Amino acid sequence: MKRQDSQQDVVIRVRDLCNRFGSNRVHEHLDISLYRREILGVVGGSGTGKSVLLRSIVGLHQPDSGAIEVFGKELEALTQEQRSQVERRFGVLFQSGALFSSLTLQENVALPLIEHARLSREDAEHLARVKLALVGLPSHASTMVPAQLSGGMVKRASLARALALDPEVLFLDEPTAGLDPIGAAAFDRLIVTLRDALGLSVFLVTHDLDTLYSTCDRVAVLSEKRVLVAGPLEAVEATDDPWIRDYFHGPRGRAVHRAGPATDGAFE
Ligand SMILES: Nc1ncnc2c1ncn2[C@@H]1O[C@H](COP(=O)(O)OP(=O)(O)OP(=O)(O)O)[C@@H](O)[C@H]1O
Repeated sequence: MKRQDSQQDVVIRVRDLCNRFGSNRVHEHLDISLYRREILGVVGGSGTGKSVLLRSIVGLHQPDSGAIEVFGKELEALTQEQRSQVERRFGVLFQSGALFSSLTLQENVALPLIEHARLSREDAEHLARVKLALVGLPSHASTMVPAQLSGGMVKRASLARALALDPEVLFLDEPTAGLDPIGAAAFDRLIVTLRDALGLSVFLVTHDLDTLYSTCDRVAVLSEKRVLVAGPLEAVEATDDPWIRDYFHGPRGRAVHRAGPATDGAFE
């Protein structure tokens, strides 16, 4: 994807972020930016603080220090009401999916619409069915509860809920974890399609090399408590660092290279 690194194109700018839990220093002087309409893959070894970074940006974790600028506004300078307005422009898909197990898919997706957009239940559920179709779920799934569905369908439903309020930025925490390779490839394609169709900017935390190669415009590698390198995949792959070498050029990395780009396949 072609883009200019101008101030205007930056939707999220994190500067000098520090996070620690007791003596565990997770981030020290971490910098990262997300550009408009890009899919940014955030990778790093287990415990390098990918989820804490995501949670810091979406307002679920209060950083120890540093600046987080969203849509040109410094979060710390905003009132609670202004912050809520900014957060309404985010959609978040957590690893667990976090759907209510006793509610149908359309009731799950309708919840944020009733709560935040103040729609009637009937209108909210109608719009929820549109969102469920948008993520590729068949219409009969709308009235099912999560336990009646496959893992891939539950992921899609969780994505529909993240998209309920028409966000501009989508945060995905390991979206393909637990999916079989065909389901994961289909989900990867869905993310790219939605970015293209809805003009989303996507912050994608993943361990999945296939996802990186098939979806991401840029990749940021977290290591040594900061972003070690961020850029197009070819530039990141070529970085001289032991973790990057093992990750991109180890057996799994080589397998992805051999396989080439993901091909089409039915989901689930
Ligand atoms: N609420 C918390 N209290 C104490 N420590 C925490 C808390 N949340 C995260 N941590 C610690 O912060 C570090 C980073 O955690 P985080 O979940 O962000 O890592 P991660 O890179 O997402 O890991 P993984 O790839 O395994 O999901 C870990 O050492 C973790 O134990």
